[in-house]
Amino acid sequence: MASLVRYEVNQNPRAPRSSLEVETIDIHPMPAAGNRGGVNDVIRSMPEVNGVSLTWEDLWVTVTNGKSGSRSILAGVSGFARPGQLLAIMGPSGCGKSTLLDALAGRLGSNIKQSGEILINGHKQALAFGTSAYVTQDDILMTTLTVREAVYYSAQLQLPDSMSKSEKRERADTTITEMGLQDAMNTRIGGWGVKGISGGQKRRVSICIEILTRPKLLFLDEPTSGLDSAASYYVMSRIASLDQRDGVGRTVIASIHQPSSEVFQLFHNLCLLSSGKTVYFGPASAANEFFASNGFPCPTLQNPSDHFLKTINKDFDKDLEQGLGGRTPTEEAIDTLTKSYKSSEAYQEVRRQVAEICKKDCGAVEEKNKRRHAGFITQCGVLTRRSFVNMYRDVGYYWLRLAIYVALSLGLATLFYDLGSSYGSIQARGSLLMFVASFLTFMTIGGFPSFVEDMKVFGRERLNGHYGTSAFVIGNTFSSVPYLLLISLIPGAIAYYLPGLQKGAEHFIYFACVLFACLMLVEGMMMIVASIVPNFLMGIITGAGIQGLMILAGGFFRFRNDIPKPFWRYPFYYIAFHKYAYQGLFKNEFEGLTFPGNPAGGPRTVTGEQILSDTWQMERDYSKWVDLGVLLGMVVLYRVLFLVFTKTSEKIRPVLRALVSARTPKHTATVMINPSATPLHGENL
Ligand SMILES: Nc1ncnc2c1ncn2[C@@H]1O[C@H](COP(=O)(O)OP(=O)(O)OP(=O)(O)O)[C@@H](O)[C@H]1O
Repeated sequence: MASLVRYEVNQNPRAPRSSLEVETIDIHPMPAAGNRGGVNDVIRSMPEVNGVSLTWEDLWVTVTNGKSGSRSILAGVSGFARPGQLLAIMGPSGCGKSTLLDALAGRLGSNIKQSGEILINGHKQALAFGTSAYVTQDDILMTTLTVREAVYYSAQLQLPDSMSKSEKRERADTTITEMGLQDAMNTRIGGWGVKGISGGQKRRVSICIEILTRPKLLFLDEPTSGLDSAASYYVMSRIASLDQRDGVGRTVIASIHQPSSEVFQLFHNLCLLSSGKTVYFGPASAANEFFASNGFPCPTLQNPSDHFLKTINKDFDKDLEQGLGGRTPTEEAIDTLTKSYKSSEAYQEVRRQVAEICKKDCGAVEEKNKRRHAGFITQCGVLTRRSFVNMYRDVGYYWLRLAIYVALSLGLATLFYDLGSSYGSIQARGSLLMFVASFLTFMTIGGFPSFVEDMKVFGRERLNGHYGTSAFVIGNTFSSVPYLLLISLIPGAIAYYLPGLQKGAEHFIYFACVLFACLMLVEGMMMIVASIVPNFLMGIITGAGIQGLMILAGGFFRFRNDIPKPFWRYPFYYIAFHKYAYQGLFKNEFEGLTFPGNPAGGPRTVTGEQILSDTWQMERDYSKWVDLGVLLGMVVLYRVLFLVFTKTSEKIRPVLRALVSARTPKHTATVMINPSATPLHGENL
C-alpha cells in the first residue's frame, strides 16, 4: 500500500483577533489515516462527539421520463459517512455523484423515484437548520454584491440573534479569509455581462456562505471545480479542518472530479461510482491496493485518482475499439471491479459499519444540536436592505425602466399636450388614461429577468434553510416600494400635468396611487408566474399573455354591458385588475368636470358623471376610493398567493415523492434528511 501523508490544519488559539483579523492557521503533517492500522482503526480514531453519522443502504434512484420509461441513476448503493471524516464521491461525469448527494440531502427532483434507507445516527429524521448545509454545483449568487457584502448579509441571515453584529462580521471575515478570498473582498461578484470575480472565486464564495454556521453535516458538489491545484488543496484542507474547531466532528461528503494527489490524501473514505453502481467504497488509502489486486495497478508517478477514473470511464470506449487505448475494454474492467468489490472485505466492512451506526443509538440530532437562525424581523430587515442595494446597483431592475417610463410619459405628454376641455378632449382623456393603466403597468414585465435572478438566489437560500418565503416576500416588497414610488411620481407627473388632466393635488395623488398599486400588483403577479413556469422566457410570455387578456376584459375595448357574459364578464372582468384601474382613473378624471355637448346635436353641456355612466359605462354606485382599495387588496392578495403556492409546493412535493417511492416494489421506505427541502418550482429559472 502506498504510504500516504495527511495534513491536519490546526487553529492557533493564541492568535490575536480583531474584527478584521483572521485566525492563524498552521499546517502540520501528520501520519496518514490509513497508516495507523486497519480500516476499523482509521474509522474509530475520528472524533464523533455530537456529530452526525449518515448511512444509506440499498439506495436506488430512478428517473421517469414520460413515454421513454424509467432509468436507474443509482443502483442499490450503500455507504456511510462519519463525523470527523471526509468522504469523497468520485466517478466519471454522469455516473450519479450529484444524484447521490441530492438523495442523501433530500433534494431530488419530483420526476425522480427513490428507495432504500437513509438514516441519520440510525434514525429516520429531518435535520434542523444549521445542522447540515449543501454547496451546489452552480454558483447562484447575487451578482451586484461584493464578496464581503454577500458573505456578511448571509451571516446576518443565518447566524442567531444571540450573536452580536460584530461577531457576525468577524465570522464572515474569518470565513472569507479561510477560503483565500481576502484580496477579492471588495470586488463585486459580477455575472452576465458584468465582469467580477473569477469562477473559482465564486466557487469559494458559495462555500463560504454555507460554512458560516459551521454545519455538522456538509455536502459539497464539486467544491474544487474552477480552482487551480493549490487553491483546491487549501480549500479542501480548510473544509477538512473545520472538524478541528469547537471539538465537533464534522461529517463532510464531497463529490469531486479531479483531485490532485495532495487533495486525494485528505480523503478518509472514497466512494467510487460508475453508471450508478459502486465500484469501490472504503478508505481512500486502500483504493490503490484494491485496483492493483484486481489487475489494474496504478502506474508509477500517476495520480491515483486519475488512474481510477481512467479505468472506469467508458464514455470513450469507441476510441478503445479503434485501438487508441490499447487496454482492457472499460465495460469489462468495471464489471470486474464491481463484482470484486461486492465480494471484498471493504464491502463487508461497509455493511458492518452501517449496522454498527444504526445499532449505536447516538440520539436524534435534532434534539441535541438544534440551532437557531436570525429572528424573523432581523431576516426581513436584512433581506430588505440587501434587495434594496441589489435593485439600486442592477440598472435593469428599475433604473432602465424609469428611463423608459420617462420617455413614454414624455411621448404621451407631447401627443396629448394641453387637452383643453372641448368635447373632443373626452375621448382623448379616456385614451390617455387607458394607456397609463394598461401599457405603463404592462411595462413592469421589463424587470422580470432581474427578478428571476433574485428568485434563483432565493431558491438556493430557501433550500438551504437560510430563511423562509415570508421573509423573502416582505424583503422584496419593501425594497421595491421606493423605486415604484419614484416611477409613479416622476413619469406620472409628466403624463398628468403636461396634457392638463383635472387640476388639484388630490386628483394627481390619486392618479399616482393607482399607478403605484398597478405596478406593485403586476410585480406580485410576475412573482406567481416565476414560481410556476420553468424559465424566464416562458415567464415573460405567460405574464404578457395574462395581462393581455386582462386588458381585453377590463371594460375599455368592450364596454361593460357589451362584454360577453360567460367567462369574460363573469368572472374575468372582476378578476382583471384593469377594471378597477380604469374605473378609478376615469372617475378621478371626469367626476366634477363639465364639457360642451356633442356639436352634432343633443344637450349644450354634459357633466363628467353623465360621461362616466353613458359613454364609458362605468359603475357609479361606489366611489373611486373603493377601486383603489380593491387594487391595494389585490397587491396583498397576489403576494399571499405567491406565498401559498411556494409553501404548498414545499409540502406537496415530498408527499408526492414519498407516495411514488412507496409504490416502488422491493425496497424499503425512503427517508429524506429535510422533508421540506424540495426544489423550488422556478429553480431552473
Ligand atoms: N432529474 C433528472 N431527470 C433526468 N435525468 C437525470 C435527472 N437527474 C440526473 N439525471 C441523469 O442522471 C445521470 C447522473 O447525473 P448526475 O448529475 O448525478 O451525474 P454526475 O456524476 O454528478 O455528473 P457530473 O460530474 O457531470 O456533474 C445523468 O445522466 C443525468 O442526465
